[in-house]
Amino acid sequence: MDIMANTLLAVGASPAMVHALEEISDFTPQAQGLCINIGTLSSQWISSMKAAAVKAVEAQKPWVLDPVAVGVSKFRLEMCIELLRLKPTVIRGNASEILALAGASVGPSKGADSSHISTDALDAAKDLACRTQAIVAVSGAVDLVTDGKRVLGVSNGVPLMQKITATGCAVTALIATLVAAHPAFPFEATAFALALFGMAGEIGMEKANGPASLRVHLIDALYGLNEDSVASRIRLSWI
Ligand SMILES: Nc1ncnc2c1ncn2[C@@H]1O[C@H](COP(=O)(O)OP(=O)(O)O)[C@@H](O)[C@H]1O
Ligand SMILES: Cc1ncsc1CCOP(=O)(O)O
Ligand SMILES: [Mg+2]
Repeated sequence: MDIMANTLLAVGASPAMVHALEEISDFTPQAQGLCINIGTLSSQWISSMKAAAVKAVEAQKPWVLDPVAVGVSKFRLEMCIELLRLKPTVIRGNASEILALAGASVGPSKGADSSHISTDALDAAKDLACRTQAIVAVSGAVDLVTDGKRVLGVSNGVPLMQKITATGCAVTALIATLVAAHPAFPFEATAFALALFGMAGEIGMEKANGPASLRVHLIDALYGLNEDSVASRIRLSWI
């Protein structure tokens, strides 16, 4: 939650972490966008997550799902399948998560980390996007963004980002932010969020000595991004 919230503050958004069912009906309609992250899923949060998704859809606000470690347990998988019925605008996971979610399968895995590369999950991502009508993003060395037909690759980022916990969660929250700011363009906003986070990693890496200092410098770099640095660093390609 720390790196997620600080990522959003760095780009000028205003994050709030909300879990209690009692406040969902008041709070969700006030938010411009919603991010549901099942990282530390626990049974008492399930009704809050579902209620928040329903409220967001009612209020015509975009919501983004991060299916953290969905292939690890039936509990996570069943919860995600129920959440898919509540019409997420975007789903962002690593390759192992998108493969597990698209295939509705639980099996041996590396938990929250991926044991696949993003392109392993390309067909699964397209299939999931077609079935759910959501934009699906698969993160990795090359991030993939698809609406089921088009596939955009985002090549920004550095491998050490995988060694900081919750960089995936943070980029999902950044996707929710940019989609909330540009609700008519969820595909483009998702790709741009992945590119911004990746280029912040590249700039942060210039000063970092390891994962802990990269975490700090990545957030500083995100805060310092401007039009010139974005235009010179962005690496997008159709796949
Ligand atoms: N090998 C890599 N090279 C460059 N960027 C990477 C690499 N692996 C992950 N990233 C970036 O790190 C961020 C988190 O992605 P990832 O590690 O796949 O998510 P998760 O934490 O959910 O497993 C994304 O912005 C992604 O682009
Ligand atoms: C380690 C861990 N355990 C439960 S959630 C979490 C963080 C996962 O974050 P990410 O998907 O961004 O690696
Ligand atoms: Mg993740």
